[in-house]
Formats: sequence, C-alpha cells, structure tokens
Amino acid sequence: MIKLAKGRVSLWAILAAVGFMIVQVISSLYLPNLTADIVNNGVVTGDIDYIWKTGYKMIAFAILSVVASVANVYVASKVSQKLGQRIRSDVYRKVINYSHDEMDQIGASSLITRTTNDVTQIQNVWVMILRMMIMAPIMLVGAAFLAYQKSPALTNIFLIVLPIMAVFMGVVMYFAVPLFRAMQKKTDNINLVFREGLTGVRVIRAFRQDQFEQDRFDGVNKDYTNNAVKVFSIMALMFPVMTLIMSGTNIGITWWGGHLIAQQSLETGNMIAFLTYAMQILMSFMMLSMIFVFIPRAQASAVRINEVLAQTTTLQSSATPKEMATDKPQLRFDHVKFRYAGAEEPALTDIDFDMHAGQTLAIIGGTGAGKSTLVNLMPRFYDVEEGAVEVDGQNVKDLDLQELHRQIAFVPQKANLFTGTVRDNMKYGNEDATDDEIWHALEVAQAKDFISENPEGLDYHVEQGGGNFSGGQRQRLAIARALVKDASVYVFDDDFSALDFKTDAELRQALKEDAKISSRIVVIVGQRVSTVADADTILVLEDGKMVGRGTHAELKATNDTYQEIIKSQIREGDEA
Ligand SMILES: Nc1ncnc2c1ncn2[C@@H]1O[C@H](COP(=O)(O)OP(=O)(O)OP(=O)(O)O)[C@@H](O)[C@H]1O
Repeated sequence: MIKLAKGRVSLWAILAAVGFMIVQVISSLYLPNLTADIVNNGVVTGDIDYIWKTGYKMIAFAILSVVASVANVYVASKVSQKLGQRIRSDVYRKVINYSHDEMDQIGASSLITRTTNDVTQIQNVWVMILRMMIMAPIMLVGAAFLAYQKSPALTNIFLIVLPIMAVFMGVVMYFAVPLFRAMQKKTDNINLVFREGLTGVRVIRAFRQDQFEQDRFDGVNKDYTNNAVKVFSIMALMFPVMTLIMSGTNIGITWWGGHLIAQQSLETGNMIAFLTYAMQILMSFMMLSMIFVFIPRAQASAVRINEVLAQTTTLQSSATPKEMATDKPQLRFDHVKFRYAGAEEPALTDIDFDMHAGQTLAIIGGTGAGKSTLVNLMPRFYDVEEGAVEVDGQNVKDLDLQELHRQIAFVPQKANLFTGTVRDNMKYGNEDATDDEIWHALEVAQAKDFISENPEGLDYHVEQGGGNFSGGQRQRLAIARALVKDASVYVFDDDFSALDFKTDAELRQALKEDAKISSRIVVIVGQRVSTVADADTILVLEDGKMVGRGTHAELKATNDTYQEIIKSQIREGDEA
C-alpha cells in the first residue's frame, strides 16, 4: 500500500492531516480537564464567575476541536480521492498498452474490479489512516497519561478491561481478516459472470440457457453474499460487545470512584474527567483494532493493483526507433514462427512472403488455421518467436509502436464501434479527416447509403458497441474507419464474410479503384474463394503452416488444399 501511495500522495497533505488531527486530539483531551476544573473549583464551591470563565474556555476548545476535525476530514478525503484518481489513471494507461497475452493473463473482468472496487478499498483505508491511525495512538497515550494524573488508583481498572478487549478484538481479527481478504476475489467472480452474461445475452436467449446462466450467477452471488454475511456478522458483534465493555467500565469507575470520593481521596470533577478519559482510551483501542481489520483487505487490493502496474509490457517501442520508408509500402514475413504463451504447439510455422505497394495479399484456410494470428503479428499485437515481421522496410521490433500503428489500418474480425457520432468513429482513423474524406471512405466501404438515408448523416448517434446498427452495417463502418486512415498497409481480418456476395464484390472493386488504397498494400483474410481470387498473392494456411502461396490460377491448378476449398464451396454454390 505504501508502494501505491509513493508519488501519488503529497507529503504536505499528510503533514496537514497530521497537524489538524493533533489540534483535534489535544482539544479533545483538554476538555475533560476543564470539566474537572469547572466541577472542582466552580460547581462544588458555587463560584459562578469561575463557571462562566471556564465555560467560555470549554466552548472555545470544543469549536477548535470541531474545526480541526472538519479540516482533517477534508484533507483526508481529498488525499484519498486524488490517490484513487491517480491509481485508476495509471492502471488504465498501463492496461491499454498490454499485449493481448498480458490482457488474457489477468482477464478483463478482474481488471475492471481492480480499477474500481480495489481502488475504493484503498481510498477508504487511506481516509482511516489519515484520521483514526493518527488519532488513536495520540489519544490513547494522552488519555492514559491524563487519566493517571487524575487518579492513579482508578487506572488499575484498565488492568482488567484492556486484556478483555484485546482478547475480543484478537478473536474478531482472527475470523474477519481472512474473510475480508476473500471479498475481492469473490467480487471478481461476480463481475466475470455478469459481464459474460451481458455480452452473450443474445446467445443465452437463443440457446435457452437463461436458467443455466441465472443459476451460475446466483452461485457466485450467493458465494459473495455468504462471505459478506459472515464477515459483517462478526463485525456486528463488535458494537454491542464494545458497548457492554464500555458500560461495564463506566459502572466500575463510578462504583470505585464513588468509594474513593467517600474516602475523600478523589475529587468529584476528577472522577468525571476520568470517565471521559477512560472512554477515549477504549475508543482509541477499538479504532486501532478496526484499522488492523481493514488494512489487510486493502493490502490484498493493493497487491492486486500492484500486480497490474508491475506487469512488464513485453511489447514496447524500440528505445532507438528506426524510420519507416512510408513512401515505399512493404510488408514482409521472413520465416515467421509464433506460439501463444503457454501453448505447446506453435500457432504459425515458417510463414514467408513479401508484398509491395499496389499489391493485395489474401489469406485463406479453415477454422483455426491461424489466419487471424498471422494478421495480428503485423501491428505487433504479439511478438514472433522466430523470424521477423517487416513493415515499410523495418523489423516491427525496431519501430516506435505508435508509428507502426499509424501505418497499419487494421479491421479486426469483430467490429467495435464506440459511443458517439458516426463522424467521431470515423475520425478514430484520422483526426484531421474532412467530411468529404469520410463520405468517400463510407462510399468505398459500401456504407454511404445507409448513413446518408438518415437525416442526421455523419451526426447520427452510435450507441455503445454500435448496437443500433446491424452486424453487416457495423462491419462496413469499421472498414470505412480504417479507410479514412492514411496507412501503408490495410488489413481486413475476415470482415467480408459478414457481407453478402454482391456487397463483398462491390467493396473489393471499390478498393481496387480507390487511388489511395490501390497504391498501398491490402491484406484480406477470407473464407470464400470469391473473396480472395483476384488477390496478387494468396496464402493457403492449414494448422498454422503455409501449405500454398501463389495466384488463384496457380493454386487452383497445383494446390490440393486450395482445390479442396474450391470443391467444398462449389457444393455450396459459391463458385470462384
Ligand atoms: N489468445 C489465444 N491464446 C491461445 N491460443 C489461441 C489464441 N487465439 C487463437 N489461438 C489458437 O491459435 C490457432 C489459430 O487461431 P486463429 O484465430 O488465428 O485461427 P483463424 O484461422 O483466424 O480461425 P477462424 O477462421 O475461425 O477465425 C487456433 O488453434 C486457436 O485455438
């Protein structure tokens, strides 16, 4: 937790919180002293003047205590909120640069819990640290000292009370701390199942798995609730037991103090002050114990957040980035081998090709052949195990990642749109794009018609994830977004399969006729032979291996796998 606070919490703010707290505690400790004074020298002697004088003093100290307390709460809240904001921002910046492998290791749901719930735990504990953790020790020592001053004999009562409290708090901590620690993991589980249910809601309904999913959610929900009920039942014991101990102490002090007053070895005012000090001692003791219960939970959260922040991102820009020859677009795979983290078999072996400006590369192969994996290596979403990927004449490992991503317009298999207008989404590709350029990209992507039909045009609102568009429309918008970019390589990862045959053909024709795109490199991953047939080079993939490379005519004549694909598609009426 200290590590998390370093550089994110200002030392001045901590000093201010300590300063205000010291003022508050001193005022609170001085008040019982004044109570003793007003009783002993004012009430008992009937000196009204003295009562007024001391009363004013008491009011002044009470106000001082309140003001200091408010100031402390203000500083503590501000520090903890700022800390939370900084942690969330740092976690986001870190995660956004994670490679796909690193993202998979922690998982999206856990990352969300860590950025929200875990950060809240840290914030709460920091408020406790800046209030109770400063207040409790000062109050404990100060009140013990002053209580002893008022009556050394009565202090013996703590020899009985404090061990009872220590045992009770020890038992609470023993049972509550592990349960508190488990809360974060259980929150993760709820988020995981909830998120899966939300994103897969249509599939769940279509497969009539509503009940199964409901049961799955109820399971993790119940697990969380059981844990929370257990821990809060234990915590609920604290207040009644503490009240019992405090009331018992009160009675003990009054009974024993009464005897001492009767024996004239204690003044009435001192006994009243002693009672207040005794309560302050017990409260401080309880506050310290509470801190020790809550800190382990926050510590568990801190470990989880530090894990995210400490993750070294393998995909980093080169420290000495080389210049890309953007005027000579080139895409080269030099005997590339790639394996997913933890996988036994490589997902790609010996992939080799070299493409230049104006050429189209198509990749075809069965499900799981490695097509998406191959194109994911181009923007360096993963690093190769052997060989090299080169873009515009440079190994992607020697480049600045941002520069590389600028030169690759990538349309992933799953079209992702963001909340905002159509224009906002298009500008993701190029901030400076004019409306004319956007309309042109939409036209090439065969998306112009359904956008222009709408009176709002480019201002049409896109809902979260593009939910107000059909799958095919989303895909075309995602393609248009990539086309708005001025890149060396345009990659379409199986995006045309979501389109009907006619639109697929029209889109590819428009790409060919477009002055900008036709002077760059186009990579098309496809399932249909018709989609890949007119490419300059077609790669045929099978089990991560390149089993064919050539033009449609060459492969059709010589390549068994390609012939098989053609045959299977003729049967489906999809003649190439
Ligand atoms: N993130 C991942 N971690 C581990 N293995 C993966 C991962 N993604 C894909 N794979 C594996 O790599 C292989 C190739 O997958 P890839 O997604 O590249 O296939 P594909 O040819 O694009 O298939 P499809 O046409 O179904 O999209 C598959 O065996 C798959 O199980």
